[in-house]
Amino acid sequence: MMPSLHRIRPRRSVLYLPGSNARALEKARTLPADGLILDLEDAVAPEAKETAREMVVEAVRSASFGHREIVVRVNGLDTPWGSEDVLAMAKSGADAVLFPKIQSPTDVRMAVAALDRAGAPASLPVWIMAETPRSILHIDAIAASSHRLACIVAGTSDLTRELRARHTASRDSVYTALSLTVLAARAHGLDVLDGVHLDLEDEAGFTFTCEQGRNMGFDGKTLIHPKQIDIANRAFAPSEKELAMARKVVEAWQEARAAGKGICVVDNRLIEKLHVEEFERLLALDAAIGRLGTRPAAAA
Ligand SMILES: CC(C)(COP(=O)(O)OP(=O)(O)OC[C@H]1O[C@@H](n2cnc3c(N)ncnc32)[C@H](O)[C@@H]1OP(=O)(O)O)[C@@H](O)C(=O)NCCC(=O)NCCSC(=O)C[C@H](O)C(=O)O
Ligand SMILES: [Mg+2]
Repeated sequence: MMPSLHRIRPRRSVLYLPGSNARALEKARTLPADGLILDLEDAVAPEAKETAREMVVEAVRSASFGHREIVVRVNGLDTPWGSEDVLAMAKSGADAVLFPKIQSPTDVRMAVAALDRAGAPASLPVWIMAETPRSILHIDAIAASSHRLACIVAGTSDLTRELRARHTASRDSVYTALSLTVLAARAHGLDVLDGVHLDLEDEAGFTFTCEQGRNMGFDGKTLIHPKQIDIANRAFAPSEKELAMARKVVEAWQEARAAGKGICVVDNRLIEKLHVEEFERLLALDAAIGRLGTRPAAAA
């Protein structure tokens, strides 16, 4: 399913921060991330849940995060905090609400119903975490379950734990699950973000997983530290080489169509309409990144 080009929103880098961390909430306003996930779930200790909720509502209401997309991850509706979180976030002005540990289409419908009961605008997008074995086994039905769904976020930490698998450099233990998640997202016109890389000192490994995620089709990566933003911004943006080819292809295609042809050849490569559409998407993504003003130096 091809997204409409005018709807493209860069989500190369989406940074988690604990909702209870005042310094991180402040710092995030200055970082070149495309999006921020203000977390009320796993990054917040049980005794700090209420305070974190208040801090996040205040931060979101301040509307001081500029171009960054603001997503709040609430606690699960089966926890003591989930319903209050939804109530607090429904009218906060957040760009989306992220529900963790979604396991079935029913879970999605319950999340949407909770937002509706809380008086959230009908247009408020819902994001979900795919991070349990059941969520992966039901991911196609989950992705199809509500028109409010906008984005699926892979939760590779929870998934690895639940599988009793190991974190490996090649991510072979979660590769199938990640592929299924991308397939389901694309089948239903949703965006999809890759999971986090936990080793903050492993720049080479992080760069590898960004490239791997980009090659698989992810729109971007979820991050846990500001030092990961630039690498993700570069990996998930179209490269200069791709952009140069895209410009050539679009021009050659216009000439081919004017001559009544349905195919053309650019740099020894056969080009059909389907290729043109993907190159047009890359150009539109690059233009959207340009408007944000966060093009990484090497790709400028
Ligand atoms: C991992 C951290 C706890 C490290 O924090 P810290 O020790 O403060 O790091 P630094 O001293 O290196 O920080 C340098 C400056 O950057 C700011 N900072 C650090 N992290 C963030 C952040 N995430 N957002 C914004 N700003 C950040 C520090 O304040 C320093 O600023 P300055 O004062 O100017 O020097 C920390 O990085 C952290 O808490 N990370 C996020 C953890 C988190 O949210 N985890 C939950 C999400 S991951 C998950 O749950 C995945 C999923 O569900 C799954 O199952 O896979
Ligand atoms: Mg998780």
